[in-house]
Amino acid sequence: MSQPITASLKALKLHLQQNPVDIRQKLSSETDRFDRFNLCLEDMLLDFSKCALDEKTVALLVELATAANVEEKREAMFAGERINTTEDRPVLHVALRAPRDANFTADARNVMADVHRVLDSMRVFADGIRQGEIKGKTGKAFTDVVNIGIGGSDLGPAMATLALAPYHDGPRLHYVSNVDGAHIADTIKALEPETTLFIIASKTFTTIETMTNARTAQRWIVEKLGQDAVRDHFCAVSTALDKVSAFGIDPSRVFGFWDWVGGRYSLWSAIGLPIMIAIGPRNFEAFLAGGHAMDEHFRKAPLEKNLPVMFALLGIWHRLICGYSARAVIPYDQRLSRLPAYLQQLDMESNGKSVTLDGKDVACVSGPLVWGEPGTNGQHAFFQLLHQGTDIIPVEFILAAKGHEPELDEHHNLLVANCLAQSQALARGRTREEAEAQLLAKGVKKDQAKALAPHRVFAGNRPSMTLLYRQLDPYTLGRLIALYEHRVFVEAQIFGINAFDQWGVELGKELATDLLPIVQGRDEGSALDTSTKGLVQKIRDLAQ
Ligand SMILES: O=P(O)(O)OC[C@H]1O[C@](O)(CO)[C@@H](O)[C@@H]1O
Repeated sequence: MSQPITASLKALKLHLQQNPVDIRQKLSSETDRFDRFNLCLEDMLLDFSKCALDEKTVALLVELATAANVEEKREAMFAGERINTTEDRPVLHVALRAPRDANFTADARNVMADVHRVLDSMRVFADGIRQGEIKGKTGKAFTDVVNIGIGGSDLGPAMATLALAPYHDGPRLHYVSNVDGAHIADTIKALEPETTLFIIASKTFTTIETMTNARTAQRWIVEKLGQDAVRDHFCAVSTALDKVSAFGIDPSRVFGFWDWVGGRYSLWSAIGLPIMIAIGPRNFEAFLAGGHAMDEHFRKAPLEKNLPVMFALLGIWHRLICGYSARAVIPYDQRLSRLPAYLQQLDMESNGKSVTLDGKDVACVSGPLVWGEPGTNGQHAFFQLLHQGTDIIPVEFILAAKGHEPELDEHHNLLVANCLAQSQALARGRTREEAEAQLLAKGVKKDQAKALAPHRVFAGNRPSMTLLYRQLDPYTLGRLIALYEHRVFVEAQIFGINAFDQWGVELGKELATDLLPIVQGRDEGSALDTSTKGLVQKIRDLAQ
């Protein structure tokens, strides 16, 4: 870790020690606190007034970003430098959502013509499917589209398709990812082969889950409609065009993308084809425009007014200075129910590392545990721990001011009231005196109230942020996703790690390949460790 970063972190820790902030007390004494601790971009607002910090904290955090050369690193990414050093690749997912006349270069070549050539071909294909001009082998329009992919070839499209349900006006979308046969079996059971199109989405076109599911889908179509139906009922999204061709997919139905697009950053590329089929090209373009708007803001806004930078610095404050090991993402929006899962890959596959860019052990902890579920459901599941548990877990609430069902406004009012109440309860808590007084006011006897009070105390002083916007439309979803992408990038610069490789997924894959013949009974596996050997034997016994 560089000396400036070390010094900056030290100053932040000292500031925390010397100036501990009591959120509860600040919220009641500082009536202008909301105005002082929020950031806006258009209708999007990040309220961080319920975090335990003051203006000096913010100033020191901005100094940390400067010490970490965040602006220079950001420019290197946008300039197409090979910042993914272990794979020797540029990182240019920002180009995927840029306008046709933009200039992003990879290997000294402007990539925008390629990007928009693919986008144009996606648009023609999606319109053909949506308007019933592109049909199945028996001449029927497609009513169902099944995306087969995993990780970044699934989580992003699946999350965005659900998030933008109010904008669906095309075929029904289904997502199959797990190699567990249940996933594809339960999906195709409800479908008609004649009206089903499969998208095989895989950057590498080698991922065992995706290829296994793809072959099963292919068998299903061939059995029902004949070998020559594959051409009509399959298309592919990949960078590995040779492997796609070997699988038997017609080249005219292959949508490519490039090595400078990381899997978990790829939903803006042809990996987003299922989203475009579901919501139409115009809405998909609005989604891209939202991402681009956030890119422009990230690129131009001064650090202290920069939403992704400040969002990252607050994450660093909680992770490196306050010492919180996890963060909870709680969208108060049922249609964002897959957002936490998507962010788990985006954040934890990017920053879950312990080696720095120059190959040394990290000098600090790195990416936090990211988890979450939508509110209000979380309140009936794990909020107990958030309020009264022994661990403090910063919460990121995500909330739209407007829902999509005006006739159900009362529902939305309840959603909003609960979201605000939870962040208020986390901050304010309830003292023992308040707990006892409340019990007495309910007629509980004094000695019983004294005995019960400790159980009803809320420590409070638990930090949360609230990300607010007008309504979850394609443009806003684009801004939201790009905001989180850039937040991960900025945190990585401070951790000093490469956010864009994922070597940690390799060992499990290698061991699974070695174990497969043993599980299949083709190899005794004499060299297995005692645990795996015992489990393999028990599985054989139970499966008899
Ligand atoms: O799109 P592919 O190449 O099938 O990879 C799927 C996923 O597997 C990983 O390589 C490892 O989880 C992810 O980074 C990627 O999104």
